[in-house]
Amino acid sequence: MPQIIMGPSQTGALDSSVKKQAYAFLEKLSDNDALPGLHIEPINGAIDDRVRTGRVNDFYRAVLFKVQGHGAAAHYVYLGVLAHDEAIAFAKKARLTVNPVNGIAELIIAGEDQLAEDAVPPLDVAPPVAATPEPPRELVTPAPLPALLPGFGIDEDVLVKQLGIDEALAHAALAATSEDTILALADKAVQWQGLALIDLASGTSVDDVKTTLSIDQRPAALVADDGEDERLLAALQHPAAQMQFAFIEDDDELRRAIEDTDFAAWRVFLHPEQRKYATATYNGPFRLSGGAGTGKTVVLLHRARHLARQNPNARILLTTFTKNLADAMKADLRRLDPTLPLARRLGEPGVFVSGIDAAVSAVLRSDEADLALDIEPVLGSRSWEIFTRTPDSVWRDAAAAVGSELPADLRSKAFLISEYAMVVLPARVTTRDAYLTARRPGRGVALDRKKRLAVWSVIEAYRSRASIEGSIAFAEAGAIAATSLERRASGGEPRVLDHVLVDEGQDLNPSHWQFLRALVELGPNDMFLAEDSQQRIYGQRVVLGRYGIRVVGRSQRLKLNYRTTAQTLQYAVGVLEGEDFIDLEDAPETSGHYRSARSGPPPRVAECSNLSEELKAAADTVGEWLKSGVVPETIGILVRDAQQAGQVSRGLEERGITVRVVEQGAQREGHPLVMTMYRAKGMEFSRALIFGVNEGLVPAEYLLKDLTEADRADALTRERSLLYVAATRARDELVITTSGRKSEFLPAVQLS
Ligand SMILES: Nc1ncnc2c1ncn2[C@@H]1O[C@H](COP(=O)(O)OP(=O)(O)OP(=O)(O)O)[C@@H](O)[C@H]1O
Repeated sequence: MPQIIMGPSQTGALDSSVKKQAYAFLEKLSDNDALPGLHIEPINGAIDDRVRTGRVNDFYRAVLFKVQGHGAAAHYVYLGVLAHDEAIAFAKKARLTVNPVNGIAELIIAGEDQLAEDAVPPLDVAPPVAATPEPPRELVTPAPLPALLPGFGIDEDVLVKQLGIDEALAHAALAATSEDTILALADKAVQWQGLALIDLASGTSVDDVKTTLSIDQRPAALVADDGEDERLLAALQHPAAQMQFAFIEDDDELRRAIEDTDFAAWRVFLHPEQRKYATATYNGPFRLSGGAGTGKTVVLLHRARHLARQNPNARILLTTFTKNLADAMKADLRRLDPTLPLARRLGEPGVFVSGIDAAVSAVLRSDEADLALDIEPVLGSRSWEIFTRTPDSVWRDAAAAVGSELPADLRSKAFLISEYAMVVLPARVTTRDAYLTARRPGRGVALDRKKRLAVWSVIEAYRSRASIEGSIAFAEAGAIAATSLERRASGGEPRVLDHVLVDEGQDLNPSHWQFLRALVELGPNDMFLAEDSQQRIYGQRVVLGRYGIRVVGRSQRLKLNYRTTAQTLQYAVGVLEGEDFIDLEDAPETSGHYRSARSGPPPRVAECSNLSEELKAAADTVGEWLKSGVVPETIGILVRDAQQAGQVSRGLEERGITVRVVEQGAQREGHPLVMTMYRAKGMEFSRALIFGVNEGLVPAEYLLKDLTEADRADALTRERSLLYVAATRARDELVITTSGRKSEFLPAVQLS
């Protein structure tokens, strides 16, 4: 049966009936390409004699390449559906070739290549410097800027002979003096060539570019003299070609690719690096880091599918910190592959997708009979009946009972919660003596014996109160569940799972990690962890090695941002400037080589003098977006807290903009969405407006009171990360509004 290969789509917006017909056409084609109704025809005067068009209906034709190869069945590379005349004109100038240097398949459109005049912006020049007094105009000669790539030691030989970049493109790229020009060239280039240029322009070495794009991986068919079509088929399967060409496996996949109105490229076209991380076998825990929008979640989803397909009996957990994100991942996993078996219970075959605390609860429920056995080593002797969650406010009451023995900063809820989660629970400290000698790595504040005694009194008061109430905290639940799993494993029971996949790992606490570690046996593909230390907005910094998760030598970083434009990315990274980030392996994290291939308007900051003016600025911006046809629910208005969400929503409503405040699980259609920056984590919007980025709110002043120096520094880092998370939600455009004094976190960069 003929094989369909989805190529880079040339189709504009089609109405759903045409999409259905396109699917019907391809379905028939993949069944039998000799059917007369398909009208598969070559085109006279085409530059590539493999090109064909086929009849979708009286008005529309599909554009395809027929690649026969040695096999009985042909391959059809599908480029999309166009109106009849357009389809013929387009088909005449399309060419499918194999790059002679590296064997990657490339789609070239004659006359529309990267060097068409409108593709290249005017030569980059330094802005004229206005001297005082201004000299006559004709005397101001713009100073030429140095070319970017030669500055990194790149020349024509590297680009053309070593990498295989088109010669004319290479010349233009070598003359480019700014990243904007490189972006504009990349936009019109064959995709892998554009990405290679962007990488090089950000200082990535030639060897790294080759590895990242698998350019040194020559397809086998290139070596054997197998004929042109076989070479092309091998070239289409090159990892770099698979960013644009996907072999469709079955009719369901075909239907989704054609019919889904929100067909998302991530489901079929992976970057070679993403594909590698999704499918490789690792001999133990693997850590994937990467800035916001680099596709960490996409890799996790593909990896979950890959593992489940490899072994349909595999028991897989895909988890993350919040329930909202877990729900979103579940929905995306269904969209990726509706046939994938989702486990209904933790430990059943298939993929179980859930928030981490729900997974913990599932284990505790399965342990009910022996709960007392597992509570004791974690919390000491206490009531083992658990009815409810301990509210954080109990810390305040417990500290009050200890009185002035402790300085205010050590009595703060923030200090006590983190001391408990980072020191007491993971080390299973249940007695005063154990606490007096407990190791407290990374806690930032030293405690002498007297202070330790006082802190322990608070902890005892807290535990005693919780015991009376029959409540436990989330972090305690994680530690108890981990204890239960370890006890069962040491009693000879098999581990609950085969694979654990984690998103947003930077937000998890030590008990979570102990719990996850205890779910799977040490071994190949046991744990796959995605994280971005720059997006840690909950909890404390954790070092995995302390909790039995040894990643050593198995970590990689994704650097290409798929979501955000280069302009927004640069601005968002500016928010983090001056801050140091440490990853889960206790090593410094940098934003180096983090880049985007997309271009857009620079972010805009509207500084207003008061709230009413700011609401008007926000209403005007959102109003303009709506007027220009932006789909309402792809607009996100992000605020610092829930109270502000209500205020902004009412304020916008009064100014004629109806919005919806997002609460957990609510269906929101037809209106722009208002939500907290926390809630926006992991989400994305075509247009994002961050409201109220003011002194006192960002960072939130009330969170910084009475903290130890170390806790304050960490709280500030999290607040900065929160703004970074918010800024990186914007796909196409970012607007920030402020009133009164603007936040010190806003970078002082030139925005126009
Ligand atoms: N190979 C790809 N092709 C097309 N789009 C992609 C690809 N990989 C990722 N994307 C898109 O980029 C965006 C960001 O992806 P994803 O959410 O996986 O990134 P992330 O690293 O998890 O981001 P964050 O850390 O901000 O949550 C999504 O819209 C996703 O669909």
